[in-house]
Amino acid sequence: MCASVVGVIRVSGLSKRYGDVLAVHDLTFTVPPGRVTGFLGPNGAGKSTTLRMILGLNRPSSGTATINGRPFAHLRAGLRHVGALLDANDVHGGRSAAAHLSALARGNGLPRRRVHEVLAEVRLAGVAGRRLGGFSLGMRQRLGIATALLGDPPVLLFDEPVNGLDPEGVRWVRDLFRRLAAEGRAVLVSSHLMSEVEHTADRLVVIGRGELIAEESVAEFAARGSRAGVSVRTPAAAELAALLTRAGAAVTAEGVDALTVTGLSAPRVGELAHTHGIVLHGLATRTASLEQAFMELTADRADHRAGERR
Ligand SMILES: Nc1ncnc2c1ncn2[C@@H]1O[C@H](COP(=O)(O)OP(=O)(O)OP(=O)(O)O)[C@@H](O)[C@H]1O
Repeated sequence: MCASVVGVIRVSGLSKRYGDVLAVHDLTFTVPPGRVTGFLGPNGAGKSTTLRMILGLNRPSSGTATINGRPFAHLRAGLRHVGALLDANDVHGGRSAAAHLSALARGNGLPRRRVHEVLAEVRLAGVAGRRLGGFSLGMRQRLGIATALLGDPPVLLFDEPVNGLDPEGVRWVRDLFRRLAAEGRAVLVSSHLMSEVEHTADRLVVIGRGELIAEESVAEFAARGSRAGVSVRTPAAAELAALLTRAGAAVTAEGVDALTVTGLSAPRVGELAHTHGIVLHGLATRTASLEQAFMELTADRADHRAGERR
């Protein structure tokens, strides 16, 4: 694989309407080179529709999506410019893995050696001659990733790539995405689960009901959660709660001997307790989990009735 490649995706004012359903609404974001960008949203948020528009498979109702400055339709030998895993099951079951990749390599003017290279990369070299009909979902995901890598492209899109992978496979795919980004590629990984991208992504694009909710670093996103604060454990919980409230903090009792405090730092809580002779059994800064922040921000935009009118 080439050592340094630079890719970028720009989505600008992108919208898609299916009859009465506004699947994607005025979406603008960038997928920069050298980073793994997590593309998150609840089911039905519009992630797949957006990816399909970036790849020229769906025509936008308005707005644009470009890959290194050009719409997908203007790129020749597409696999050299962008690689994508959309639906791992979208393969001909009667073909072998090698035959499937060879046909794509021929169609895109790619050297045949790439077939062997990508099969080795995704650890499917040992089953290259086996029919895809007998592949597990995890093996199909690996093949889909091999397909995306075939043209050694600077831009990569993966839709729910960890589906069907075992824990070792999940670790492998995370390392792979990081390496691909470190080579300068723009890597976009979509999921409806924060846990699937939080260990891989450097930055997040979060959508709900087709609209942008956030585009920022993982750390910035985590800071939005309301559960950030200080956890304190003490046998004098009521006394400390009154003291901290007087000092301007918001305090919530968590059982008989624990409090959650916002508005004061952990060192300040410790100092105040010490000054007033209150014994502490525990004191810790708590950051909001990414999952928590994600749930809070998308709660009112989750579409549990996919396909309903908006
Ligand atoms: N071809 C289509 N015709 C009509 N409505 C569609 C079509 N494709 C998608 N939609 C609707 O557009 C909305 C967004 O769907 P999309 O599949 O892009 O969401 P998603 O975020 O990828 O969801 P999931 O995580 O469930 O795959 C949904 O309400 C869906 O029902």
